[in-house]
Amino acid sequence: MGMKKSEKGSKQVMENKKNEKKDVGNATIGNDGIFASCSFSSLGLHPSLCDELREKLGFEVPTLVQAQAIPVILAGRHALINAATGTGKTVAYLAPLIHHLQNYDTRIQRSDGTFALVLVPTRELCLQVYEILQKLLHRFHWIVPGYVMGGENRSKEKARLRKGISILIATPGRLLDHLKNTSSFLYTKLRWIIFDEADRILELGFGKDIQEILDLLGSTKAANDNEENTVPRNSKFQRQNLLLSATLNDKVNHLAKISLQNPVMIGLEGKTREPVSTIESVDPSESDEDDEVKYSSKIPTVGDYKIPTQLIQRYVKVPCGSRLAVLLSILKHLFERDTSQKVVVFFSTCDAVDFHYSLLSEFHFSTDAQTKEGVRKMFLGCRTFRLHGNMEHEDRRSTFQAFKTEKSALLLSTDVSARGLDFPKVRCIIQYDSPGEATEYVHRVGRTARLGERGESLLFLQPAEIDYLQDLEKHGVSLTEYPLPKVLDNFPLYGQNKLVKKSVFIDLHPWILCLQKALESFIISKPKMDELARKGFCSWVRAYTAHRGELKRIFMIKKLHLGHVAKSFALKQQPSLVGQSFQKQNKKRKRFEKKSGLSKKRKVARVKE
Ligand SMILES: Nc1ncnc2c1ncn2[C@@H]1O[C@H](COP(=O)(O)OP(=O)(O)OP(=O)(O)O)[C@@H](O)[C@H]1O
Repeated sequence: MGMKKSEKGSKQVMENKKNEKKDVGNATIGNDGIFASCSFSSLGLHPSLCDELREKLGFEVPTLVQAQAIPVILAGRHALINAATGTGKTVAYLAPLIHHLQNYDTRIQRSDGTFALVLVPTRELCLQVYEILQKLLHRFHWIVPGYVMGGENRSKEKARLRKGISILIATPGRLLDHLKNTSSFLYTKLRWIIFDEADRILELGFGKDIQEILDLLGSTKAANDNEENTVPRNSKFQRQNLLLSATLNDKVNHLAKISLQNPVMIGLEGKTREPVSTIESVDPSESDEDDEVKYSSKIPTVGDYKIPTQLIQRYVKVPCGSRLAVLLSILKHLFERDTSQKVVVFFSTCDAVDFHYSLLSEFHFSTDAQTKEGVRKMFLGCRTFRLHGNMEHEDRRSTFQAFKTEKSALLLSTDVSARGLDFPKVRCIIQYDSPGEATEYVHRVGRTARLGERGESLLFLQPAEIDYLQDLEKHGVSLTEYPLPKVLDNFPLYGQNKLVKKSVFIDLHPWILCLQKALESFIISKPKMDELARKGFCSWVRAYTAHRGELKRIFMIKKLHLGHVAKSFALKQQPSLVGQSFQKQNKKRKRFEKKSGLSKKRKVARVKE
């Protein structure tokens, strides 16, 4: 069967890895620790499924996390799986489910209802998992994949659930909705519940929903102990729950405690502390000696994060007022250096994404002073996309698909793209607005350097925020400085050339001064852009005040010069109206939160799901 280009690509990466191997314990792994030396069939997977993995996805051998997780899941154990971004966690849980479902003595039917539930934090991840599942089920047409998620038509979803979906991918809010309101949704034979990006689901404020979902499904430890459990259970449909993420936190520990029984921990070597009573130790009689060495059943502590070793991580220190000009300069440099590449830039708010998207789609500029307006070139020549939670559902969907297939493009996004999304060939991640929690940093940079490919990341920090680097260091993440002056010096200087003395201050660099002036004139000349800039400014400041705990000490609103923030939206001045509306909105938000008992995070989550 013919193989798609991307599949050939992944085959190539795999070939490269296979050539550099070393022995670790009883497993042989590549130097980068990504691929295992065994085959999929040696892990116990059905030969047809192994063929499907090879033919439909181009996977010849398992990754290390797949080699560790698949036998454990096949054996029916609950598991908590922690592995770096882009190491193949999705197939690690999908393959064993399919293996079991196709192996039942009597073929499963649609009328049996749902056997497996995969919970994911965002719509895009929902679609991505569904697409992989569809490919893997090509030969097993009697196993029906499906999804339910925020933004989709409820009645159509109800109809699909009525017909029967064997493996269902869902975002938590919509799933809960169907559990409560779709009487034809049959889940009496439910056997697996999988939380992909478990920590994110909880961080987004879905903790209560998850608790309710587990209660309704009768899948908490308490429910299991309860004889009057409403969900029929028998040995054939024994529950098996799985939690997966590249980063773990205390909330995941709590979820693990309430939902996992006697779990196997994968990828948590050296990250454990003493077990608490609610998580049982692995029963030595059930696991062989090697298992006990490889896996631990103790609760993980939040330690060093796993970052792809080949990822080049840098930071750039930029004064607030020059941020925009520096961002544009770096993007120009990246796309001129390599015309065929993909870059993702992360922003803190939807309004900031909209402003920068419109700006980059329309801004023309020339370094030649003589050039007439009419012949000025687009500042950036690449295709630009945007993705955030306030976009129309269909736009979100088409952007996600389009950016996946583009060879050279720029994506401007909020954290809605930070988790789990697998955009092929992304070479660079720019965190223009700080990620806040270190976990978010890890997931954002994880959109590049996937599965051993090369990648670089760049974190923007203002001089007053530089302590954030220490925060990252605490988690074993260290960054080097980006050579910004060198990059800026390479731009031609607006008709002044070598006569201009180079400045040591970024904000006084002639290229930056010239670009900033052009940006400000552009915004002033376009009322629509001016409005977007004001909105962007306002919500950016609001987001800056939302940093919590320790981070409040680093990202201090009091240290911000709002006039400089306005400059970073190419506004010449901070209009007084902006300040007033900001305060009004802030008060309104606080009143609303107090009344409804909602946290900021939960509100954001509702938009993002
Ligand atoms: N065995 C394999 N051989 C070749 N490619 C693979 C294999 N397993 C996974 N991949 C590819 O690796 C990439 C990353 O996989 P996946 O998205 O499952 O990673 P992940 O660990 O879930 O990442 P994240 O933590 O960001 O969600 C995908 O492009 C996938 O197609």
